[in-house]
Amino acid sequence: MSLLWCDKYRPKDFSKLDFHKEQGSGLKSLTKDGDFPHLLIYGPMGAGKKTRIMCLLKELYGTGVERLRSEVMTFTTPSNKKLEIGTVSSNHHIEVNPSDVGIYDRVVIMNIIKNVAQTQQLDLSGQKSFKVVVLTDVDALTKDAQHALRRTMEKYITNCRLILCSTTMSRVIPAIKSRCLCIRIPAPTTEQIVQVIEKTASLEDINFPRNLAEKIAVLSERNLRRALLMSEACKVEAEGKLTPNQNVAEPDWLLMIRETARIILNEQSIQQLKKVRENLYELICRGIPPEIIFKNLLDGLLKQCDLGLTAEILENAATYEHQMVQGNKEIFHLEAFVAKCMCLYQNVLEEMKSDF
Ligand SMILES: Nc1ncnc2c1ncn2[C@@H]1O[C@H](COP(=O)(O)OP(=O)(O)OP(=O)(O)O)[C@@H](O)[C@H]1O
Repeated sequence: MSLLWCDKYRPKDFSKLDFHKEQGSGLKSLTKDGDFPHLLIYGPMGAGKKTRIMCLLKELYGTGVERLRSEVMTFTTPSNKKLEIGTVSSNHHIEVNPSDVGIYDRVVIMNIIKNVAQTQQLDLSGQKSFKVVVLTDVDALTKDAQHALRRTMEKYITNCRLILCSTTMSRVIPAIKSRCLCIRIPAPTTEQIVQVIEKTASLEDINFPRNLAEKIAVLSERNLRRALLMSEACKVEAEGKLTPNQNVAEPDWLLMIRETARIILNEQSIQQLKKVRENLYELICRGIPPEIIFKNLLDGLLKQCDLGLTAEILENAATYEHQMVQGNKEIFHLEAFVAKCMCLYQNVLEEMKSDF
């Protein structure tokens, strides 16, 4: 099976990182001290958090962490409900996304950490005495699960360390932040993305025009994974003959968000609101993070709205996005924002009509 570029060329140790090298050596030095702390690694999507976590694990345990197996684990909730969750693990670590089981995330956290902490490392020569639990999407955990996580991380600190991965810090409770060493991984600059695309292309023995790489770097919004996926898609589309002015296909979810913005401004009615709701549900079901939907919807509205409503739309976006981040049901806040924008737009249109 041939791997996608973004997986095939993922740097496997700190010396191979193409950017944030200084930060990489700082992280490496953490593994040299006897006292490895719990870590909270955060930063935008596609910035390289997972890559650095794998480099850290390799530094701690050697190549053993690359022998991965996927397993489905089963847990039972206090109300006797069976939960199944996918995990990826090696002999030294386990990675899981507890928010995959929704509101039962607390059960997964408590059981996984307990299981890991109760098993000892087999060979202690040259390796650490603790195992590592990597929890992804920590910002999506319920508050209940985060409080359980805080208690569990204190209880099992001798046998187990946590590496938490998150895109934002705002949803992580202060009690977790204060027990971890928090490390921010900034998004690569567009120039750094261009360099990675060029390097990847040369490894693939392809001549990648610089103009095209620059265009992709801008369209990717500094998300390196997205940039590499777009570059590979361009190569497939061009059948090997890439040109500087080649069209870069945008993902269909992005086109759908733009279309949703158009629907909002086209007509303001209950029917249109229903259509928008269908689109929003579809985007959420496809796994597009609500923050990304919000950002791109706002972008689409600002670009397409010609009635001088920028300040009002921005003010409301800030309010509803804040509420969305604090709350649980994202769809409510997205819809409330859409309804508010429709009202604003309709009011201005009516004012204009009455002026005539
Ligand atoms: N220093 C680097 N040099 C070259 N490529 C890199 C580097 N860091 C990351 N990448 C590439 O960028 C892509 C995204 O990295 P990674 O999966 O680590 O990001 P992430 O921040 O964990 O993303 P997400 O939050 O979306 O899961 C990977 O495909 C990886 O190959």
